[in-house]
Amino acid sequence: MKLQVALDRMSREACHSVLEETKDYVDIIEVGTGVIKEYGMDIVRDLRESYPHHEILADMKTCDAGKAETLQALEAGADITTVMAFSSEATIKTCLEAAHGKGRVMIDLLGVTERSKVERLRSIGVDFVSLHIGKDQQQGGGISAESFSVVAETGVQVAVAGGVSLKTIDEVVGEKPDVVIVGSGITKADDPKGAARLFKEAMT
Ligand SMILES: O=C(CO)[C@H](O)[C@H](O)COP(=O)(O)O
Repeated sequence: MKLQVALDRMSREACHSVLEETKDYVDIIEVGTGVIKEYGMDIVRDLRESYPHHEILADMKTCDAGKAETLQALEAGADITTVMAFSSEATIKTCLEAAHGKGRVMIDLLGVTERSKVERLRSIGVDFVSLHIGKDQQQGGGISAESFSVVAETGVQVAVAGGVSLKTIDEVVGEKPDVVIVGSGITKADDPKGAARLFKEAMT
């Protein structure tokens, strides 16, 4: 089980500062969508150079122009790029083809509530998804054990994102996801290093 730190709504300097503190506990560095919108692929190249031994995920949230955006992320140094589940199947297939031999595509299940959708994604070649409760939906609570029913027995690798905290990490880990994504639980903590260590310990 891997720990992915999500760098969202942060300056370049803050991204580096958090990573310097947490790099020993983090497996995957997520360059958040807002950070990409602020700095473009330059921040992906920058973090690739600074952290050559970590996996890097560019949270592109692609929903169209799949080939161009997938290649943009992977050629900048990302190992994984994200595509929205609500995209057309043409877009998703194009992203998978573009990534073949170069990196991986994670399908973001934001808004998906039916397991049949995940089964359909699996049938067109998707093997990696993220169960995601968005920032604006988290007033109703973040990821919990119940969220996992959407991916049960679908055979896909699963990442989970959305308000994972030190209060909920044991419940989340109990569902055995492949990747736990933590944003504000680390980046907004008083002690990001200590928080990352506690998340990692809960996962191992
Ligand atoms: O993809 C994201 C937002 O679109 C975030 O990376 C994800 O939700 C994790 O952040 P947090 O733990 O703060 O909810």
